[in-house]
Parts: sequence; C-alpha cells; structure tokens
Amino acid sequence: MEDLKQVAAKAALDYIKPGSSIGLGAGSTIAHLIHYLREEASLLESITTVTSSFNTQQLLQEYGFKVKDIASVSHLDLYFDGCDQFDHQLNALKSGGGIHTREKLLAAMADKFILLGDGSKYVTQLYTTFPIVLEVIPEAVPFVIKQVKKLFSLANPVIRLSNKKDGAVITENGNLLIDIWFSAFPPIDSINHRLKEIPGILETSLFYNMAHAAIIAGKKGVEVIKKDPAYFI
Ligand SMILES: O=C(CO)[C@H](O)[C@H](O)COP(=O)(O)O
Repeated sequence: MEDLKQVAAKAALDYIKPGSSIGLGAGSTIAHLIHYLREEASLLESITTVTSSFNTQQLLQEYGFKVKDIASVSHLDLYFDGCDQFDHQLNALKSGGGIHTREKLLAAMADKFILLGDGSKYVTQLYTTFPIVLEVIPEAVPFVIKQVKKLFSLANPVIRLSNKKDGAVITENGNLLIDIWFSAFPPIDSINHRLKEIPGILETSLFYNMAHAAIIAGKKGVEVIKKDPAYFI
C-alpha cells in the first residue's frame, strides 16, 4: 500500500527552490522529504538547512546537507514540519516530540510555514487525544502545575516521564515537560495567552494561527490547504 506520508513529502518538493534556506522539523514525513531532497542534486548542493530535531539533524548530516545551527539563524524561506493533528484553520498540536519550543522558533522565523502529513492529521477541530505540552524551567514545575489546575478546571497536568530511564524527560534546553490532559479544550484562541502569563513556562505545543499552508495526502490524492486562499506558496 502507498505510504501517504511519503506522497505528501514528495509533493512538498515542488515548493523548494534551489538556494533557499529551509527549516525542517521532526518525524517520519520530514525524513521522507529529506530522502527526496537528497535525490535532487541541485537542491542537495544549494539549499541551507536548519532543524529543531536531533534525529533530523543526524539524517541531514549523514546525507551531506549544509546544516546551520539554530543560534546562527534569524530568517528562513520555508519551514516544513509534521504535527500530531491540525484543524481547518491550520492550528496544530505538536505535542509528541517534546521539542516544540525550537519548532515554534523556526516556524516563526520562516516566510512560509508548511505542515506535512497524511489525511488522518486533518480534523475539523483539535481533539483532546493529545495533550497540550508545556516546556517549563525546572524550578517552576510545582508552581506551574498548581496554576494550571487553578486556571483550567478540566485540566490534568502531569510531568512527562522517560520510558528509557528513571525520571523526567529533560529537554535540549535543560527544562521539563508538563503534559496537560484536557477532558475538553477551552476556547483555543485563548489557551496560549492564558498559559504564557504563568511565569516559568517557556512555550506550549499549540501552534495557534502560525501555519500558512498544509500539504496532505489522502486516498484521493494530494491536497494543499492554504490559510488564506489568495496566499501563494
Ligand atoms: O509534531 C511532531 C511531534 O510533536 C512531529 O512533527 C510529528 O509527530 C511527526 O509525525 P509523522 O511521523 O507522522 O510525520
């Protein structure tokens, strides 16, 4: 059977011009895109890449792409990333990877932020099957948990634990992750503002009003969904 993530990744190639600066996120769809980019000699040699993901960085380096450090970049032509799910307004949850702070940084510096995935990721509205994740400085964890419970009666905030070692997951920035499980989401246009008023929270995994377009592959083929129909990608 055809791998739809692979189909979406191949379609993304049409939007990448030689010489451009490209940000790449995490996951299997992005890995497929990198495989396709490698097959295009004019792109492999000319594009500059930067990534939010350790695994993606390993792949890019193995294939000989030019990879810049995030700290040396303030602008990107394009940022491609997968997600756990996204809605009709292109609001996305990027909760699984635990690297959303870096992902959001790269998404924010790109002229065009394009989500990639198979059709299963596209939902009418975001479901609570995924948590909203907070990256939190270690000293603030008990305070943040208390404040989240006060702010949202339907929230269950839990520290993300590692299943590969004893203890909590520690992010690349030396912080902890708090998964907030909701039985129902509060209005999503207010969630980020409300959470980010709590001192100690670095970033949330809700990418609200950030993506410009999404390329998804389903049984009926590839669909490009644009936030603004007049938007050119
Ligand atoms: O947002 C993410 C994690 O938080 C990843 O981009 C997403 O999980 C990748 O998914 P896939 O492997 O289906 O491309």
